[in-house]
Amino acid sequence: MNYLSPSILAADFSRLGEQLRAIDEAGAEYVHIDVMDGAFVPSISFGMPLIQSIRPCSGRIFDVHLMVEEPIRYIQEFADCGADMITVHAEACVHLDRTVETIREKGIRPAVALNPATSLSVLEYILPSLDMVLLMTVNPGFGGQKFIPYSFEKIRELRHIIEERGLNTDIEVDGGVTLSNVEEILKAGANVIVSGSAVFQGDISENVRRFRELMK
Ligand SMILES: O=C(CO)[C@@H](O)[C@H](O)COP(=O)(O)O
Repeated sequence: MNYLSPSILAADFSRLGEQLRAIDEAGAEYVHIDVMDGAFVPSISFGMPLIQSIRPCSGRIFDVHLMVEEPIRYIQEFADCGADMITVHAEACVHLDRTVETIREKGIRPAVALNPATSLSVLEYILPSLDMVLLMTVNPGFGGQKFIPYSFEKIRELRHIIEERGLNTDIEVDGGVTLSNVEEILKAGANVIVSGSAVFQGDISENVRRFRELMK
């Protein structure tokens, strides 16, 4: 099953409630929420108060991506404000296993993200504990960047590892995903698609409809 997770980083924050309803009505299954701390990544985005305030605007799955150093410090707070899934970066956690277990204990689906240049080998022992792996296909920190082409090989390799080990882990791809490359990304083995600019620029409902058509 394929899922679309529009990244609200590219939304118009002055009309966030309205835009959330538009992606919801057009059928996007998830809402991708990028939390940036200005330390793990250069930029600062938003945090718990925003998530809490938009929670009543959407019944969709809140897919919270923490681009934050040592996110274990904040898992309880993100659980309290309505996250359904929490993704942490392997590169940002000293104790990755403990962080993943803490997310699971709160009844939230855990995922681990890897930056483009991080090897899949860091997943070797943690993979069976995860619901999803997020492969960054741009360097994290900003929307509107170009998809890094070597990521196709990385997606294929991860899908191969997951199948070989008899697991059922979702592969989410994040960064530079457009209507022009989404089919190739799915073909490589991804099944959760994050897209910011290509959803929120222009006609949001039409963009979601076109993504979903290509993702059937
Ligand atoms: O996490 C990030 C950026 O760090 C992404 O979620 C972007 O927000 C995706 O935006 P587009 O590349 O689709 O514009």
